[in-house]
Amino acid sequence: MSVTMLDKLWDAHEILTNDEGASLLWVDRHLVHEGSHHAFAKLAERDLPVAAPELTFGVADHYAPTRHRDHVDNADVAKMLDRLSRNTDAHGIRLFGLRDPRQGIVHVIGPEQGITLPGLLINCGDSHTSTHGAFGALAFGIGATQVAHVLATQTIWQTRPRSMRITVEGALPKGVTAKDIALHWIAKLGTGGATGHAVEYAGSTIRALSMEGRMTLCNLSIEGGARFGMVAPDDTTFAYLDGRPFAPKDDAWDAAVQDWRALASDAGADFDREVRIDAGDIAPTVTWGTTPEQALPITGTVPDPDSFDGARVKAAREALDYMDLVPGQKLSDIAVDQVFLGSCTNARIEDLRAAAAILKGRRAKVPGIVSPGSMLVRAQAEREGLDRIFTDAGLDWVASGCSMCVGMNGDTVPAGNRCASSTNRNFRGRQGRGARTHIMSPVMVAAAAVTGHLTDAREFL
Ligand SMILES: CC(C)[C@H](C(=O)O)[C@@H](O)C(=O)O
Ligand code: SF4
Repeated sequence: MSVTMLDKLWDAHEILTNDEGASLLWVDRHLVHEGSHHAFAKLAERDLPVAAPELTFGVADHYAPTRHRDHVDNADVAKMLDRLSRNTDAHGIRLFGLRDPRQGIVHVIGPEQGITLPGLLINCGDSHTSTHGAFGALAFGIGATQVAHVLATQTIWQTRPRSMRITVEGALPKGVTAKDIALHWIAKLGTGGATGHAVEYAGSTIRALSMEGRMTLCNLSIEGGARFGMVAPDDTTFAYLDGRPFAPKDDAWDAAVQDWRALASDAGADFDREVRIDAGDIAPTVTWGTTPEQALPITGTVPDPDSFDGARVKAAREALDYMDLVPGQKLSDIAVDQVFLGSCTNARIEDLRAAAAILKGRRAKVPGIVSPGSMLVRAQAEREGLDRIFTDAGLDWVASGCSMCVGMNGDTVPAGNRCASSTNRNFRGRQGRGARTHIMSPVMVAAAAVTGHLTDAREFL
C-alpha cells in the first residue's frame, strides 16, 4: 500500500489511540520559549518533574532585547526572561539564553543546531512550529495546557489531520521567492484554505528550493490554516544538516540518512486534497490588508471590497479602513514609513544576502531595522560584510529575536506608521498599536527601503 509521509511519521510516533480517535504521540523534541511559564506553573502546582529535560530546549526570543543586552530596562521584559531562565535551570533544561552566542528565534536555531531532524516529532508552544516540517519532521504548535502535558509526559494527544499536497512545478520567475509561493497559495485558498490538513509541499519548484526557502514556506503554512507543513527530506536537507552540533555523526549519520530517505510519501500515495500551482504564475506578492490572504502581485492595485464574496466584502472594507488605502490605488504607489527585515519567516542568511544584494551601494529612503534570525546568522552576515551594507544604507543592525515581528520586546512600529516587513502576520496592531503592516519577501523589503514605497524588486535585479 502507498503511504503518505504524514502517515509514516504519525504511525512511527503513535503510542495508543483513545475512543474518540485521538492519538497519544511520542514527542522527540520540545522547544520552549518565554511563553512557557504558564505550563511550568502548572507543573509546579502538582510538584511534577519535567519528564525528559534532555529532549527539551529553552530559547529566549519573543522578549529578547535587540539593542541593550547587558541590562534589560523594561521590568516586564526582564521578568519574562528571568522566568524562563529560572524554569529551565530548575528542571535541568538546556537554555539558549541572551548571553549564548547561539541564541536566536526558536524556529531558526532548532534547524541551525541540528536539533531539528527528519523523522522527528517536534512541539513548541508556538504556531510557527510548522517551520521545522521543512526537514520532513512532524512539527506543530501547541497551546499552554499541551505544553504542560508534554513537559510532564513527553507525549501529546493529537487527532490525525487530513492530508493535503500542494505541488508547485516549474522554475520560479526572477525575483520570486518561497515567500511569494506561500502568499500566492494563501491568497488563492484563503487563511482557512488548509484548515484541518497537514500540507506536504512537493514538485520540482520545491525540490529546487534551499532549506531556507523550504522553512519560509512551511513557516507560513499556519497562515493558510494548516498546523503542519512539510517537505520530504532529500540531498538538500542532508547537506544542510551534515555536521550540525546536535545531528548524528559518523556511522549514526549514515544510518540516519538511509532511514530518512524512506520518509518521503510513496509514489501513488493518496492525499485527501491536491492543489497544483504553476511557478510561472507567481509574482512578487505583497499584502494590502490585515490578513495574509489579502495579498496581490505588486503589479496590482488595491482591490474594491465589493469585488469579493460574502464575509470577505466587510473584511476587505475594514482592512482598507485600517490600512488607510483606497480601491484602485496602485500597490507600488503606497509609501512606507519604515522597514523591518527579520523574524523566523525570513531572517536566515540567504534572506539577508538577498536583501543586501539590492541595498549594496544604495541609501534607504526610510528608517528600518535588520534583526537576524539568530546570533550565528548575525556573525555569519558580519563575516560576509552584510552588516556594513545595511548600516551604510542607513538601517539599524541589531541583535536577534522576534523583535518587530510581534513587538513583545518593545521594538514596535508607531501608531499610523506603515511598515514593509519580511514577517508572516499583518494582523491589526501586530507590530504595535495602530501599526500598518505590509508583508513581503526580503528582496521586496529591500526595494521598498530604497524607494520609500512598495516596489517591484525585479526593477533592481
Ligand atoms: C507568542 C506566540 C505564542 C505566538 C505564536 O503562537 O505564534 C507568536 O510567536 C506569533 O508569531 O504570533
Ligand atoms: S519571529 Fe514572529 S512569527 Fe516567529 S516565533 Fe517570533 S513572534 Fe512568532
